Amino acid sequence: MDLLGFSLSYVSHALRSSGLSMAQDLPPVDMFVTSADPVLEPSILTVNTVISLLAVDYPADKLACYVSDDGCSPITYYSLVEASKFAKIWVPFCKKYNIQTRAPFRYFSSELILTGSCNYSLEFQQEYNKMKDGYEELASKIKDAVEKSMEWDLIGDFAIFSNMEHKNHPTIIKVIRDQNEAGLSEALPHLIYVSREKRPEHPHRYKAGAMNVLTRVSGLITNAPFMLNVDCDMFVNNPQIFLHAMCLLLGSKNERESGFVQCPQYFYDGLKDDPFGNQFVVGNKYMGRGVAGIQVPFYEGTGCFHRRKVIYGSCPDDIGNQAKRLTPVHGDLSYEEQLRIFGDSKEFIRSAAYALQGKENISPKNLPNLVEAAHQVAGCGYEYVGWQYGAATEDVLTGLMIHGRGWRSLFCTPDPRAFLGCAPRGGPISMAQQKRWATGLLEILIGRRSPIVTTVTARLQLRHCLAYLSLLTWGLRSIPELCYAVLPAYCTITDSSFLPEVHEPAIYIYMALFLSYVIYTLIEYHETGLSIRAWWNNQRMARINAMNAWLCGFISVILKVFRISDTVFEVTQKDQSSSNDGDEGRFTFDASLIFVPGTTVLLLQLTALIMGFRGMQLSDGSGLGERLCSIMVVICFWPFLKGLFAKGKYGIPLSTIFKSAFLALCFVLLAKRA
Ligand SMILES: O=c1ccn([C@@H]2O[C@H](COP(=O)(O)OP(=O)(O)O[C@H]3O[C@H](CO)[C@@H](O)[C@H](O)[C@H]3O)[C@@H](O)[C@H]2O)c(=O)[nH]1
Ligand SMILES: [Mn+2]
Repeated sequence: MDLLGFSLSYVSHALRSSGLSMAQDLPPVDMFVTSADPVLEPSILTVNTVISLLAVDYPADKLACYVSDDGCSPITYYSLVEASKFAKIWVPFCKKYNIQTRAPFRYFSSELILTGSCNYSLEFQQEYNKMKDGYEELASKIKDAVEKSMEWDLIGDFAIFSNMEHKNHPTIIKVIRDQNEAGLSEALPHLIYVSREKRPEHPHRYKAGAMNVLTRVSGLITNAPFMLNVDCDMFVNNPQIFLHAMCLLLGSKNERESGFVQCPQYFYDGLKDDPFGNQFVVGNKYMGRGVAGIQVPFYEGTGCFHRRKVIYGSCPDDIGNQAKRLTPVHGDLSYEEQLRIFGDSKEFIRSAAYALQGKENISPKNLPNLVEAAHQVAGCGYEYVGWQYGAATEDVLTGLMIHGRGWRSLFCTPDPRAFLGCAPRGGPISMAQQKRWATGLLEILIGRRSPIVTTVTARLQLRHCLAYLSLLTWGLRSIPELCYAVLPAYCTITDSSFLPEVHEPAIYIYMALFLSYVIYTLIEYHETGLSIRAWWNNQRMARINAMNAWLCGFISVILKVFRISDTVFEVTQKDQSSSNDGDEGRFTFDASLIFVPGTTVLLLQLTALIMGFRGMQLSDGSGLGERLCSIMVVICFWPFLKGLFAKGKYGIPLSTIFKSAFLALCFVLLAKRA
């Protein structure tokens, strides 16, 4: 079936039911892309994401794309300028031939194109070649820019970047493409580059800070009633996604049902059988849809369409007087209240008033003038409404606050998948990401905005609270996991036991529990079409993540509670996944403390196993269960076992091994004394 036709007819139905008459009445959408570091996040990826956004199937005059650059890098700006030139030929090409993959690097890397080329017209082939050359030129320009970054001549348009320290600089806003200036023939959205002000004395609040600046800046410039946000690596994989999202946003009977629409996070070029356990295919299918079933899919930080007024803190219209208790943002605000809530930019207050009514600004727009005013609201002192601070997972916290005000959300899972991004590869990157999540989720759990508090004081329902708790308690699992992993070793070392003996009937209870868990999870993988290997890798990584990354996250939250150190947002490295050294899925290590707990647990099991089999208390079968458990732990930590003997990035550094050996020794001595 023609998907576009289908979506459009569906949309027009949805539109009609919400009082609009034609597809031309589709509401404007502001699109936000955050980037932070041109090294960890190669500009070519950001550029592809931006191009794919500019090329979506949606009226271009309704779209504006804002790119935040926390790296304040002339390379990012330059790449975007070049990308917008390429987009001028790329976007019409995609629309003319209804190309499905609109991120050029994906389109040109797919093997399918132009094989069996007899099906394609000569005209297409010529244009295809032109696009391919155009993209190759763009890619090589960006590559050159990255390579010569040391010797940039920052003149002309780039002069503003000279002498900029990336943690101490004024705001830079640059309109790369202004729709009003270009002729009507060029149907391309606005493209605006924003590098917000940063000062050492002001906390910059990482991604949440960047999102808030984009929200305010776009509020002044385009003020679209809907906003989409994506991470810089998350390109549009389904060009009709905006239409799908609008069906949900405009088509629900009660606006309250669709405070935001979340598309699940999926990744491209995932490694075979998910060796790092971070592709979340099964999680999205079961947990994701389960939570969607109770109307509160979590906000995942990327691939999400928000109503602007929801982000500004408003409540659903139909909750009347209760709204005043839940949020300062309600219908009849006095001027003083407006100043307090939205800051002292008159333009911003005016635009916020429109946004709260769900409208766009109707006054004619003169971008250059607005950009002047936008500098004020991009300043680091201008902090009002928006994404929530105080947790490394600003996304979940922001979503929770929205649900707490009575909004519900929707899950959007079109085929093909809406957005695709990079899943981390390699031990250290993957662990750092997991640690940040565990940290952020625990910060929310113990904070004053925890779901329990929100349920008691606001409009979160008990079942929503439980859904949030199941996510937020991730990091806490590290403690029981660690205890259970150490227990069999402890028992062997001290010649005690925690399991019944093999001939006691009670052992069947344990076996039944274990087997039913294994069978149940296996069925989940089977039904999702994944292999047993993928199942095993995820099981194994769940143990490794819990005992290393989540434990470190737990500890960093404790340190925060005692004000010893604050938590930070470490940017995840994104790579283009073309490094084919044949060992792609192999676990890698670095000297980070994050690997110490796992190595210690492994050394303990090995010690226990050696002691156990030497002592041979096995004669009557006692201690068999414990020893099997130890072996299980060793198998889960197989990548670590290999790491003990491997060299380079595949080996556990000696310093880590020494630290772990010391800890393991202490444990053995203490256990023996007890
Ligand atoms: O100071 C910062 C730090 C990060 N980012 C951006 O935030 C996004 C997410 O960062 P990333 O390092 O890719 O984190 P991930 O672990 O991949 O992200 C997941 O988890 C985050 C919360 O921990 C969410 O914000 C993300 O949307 C979600 O994809 C990226 O676009 C970054 O450029 C900034 O703009 N400023
Ligand atoms: Mn990411």
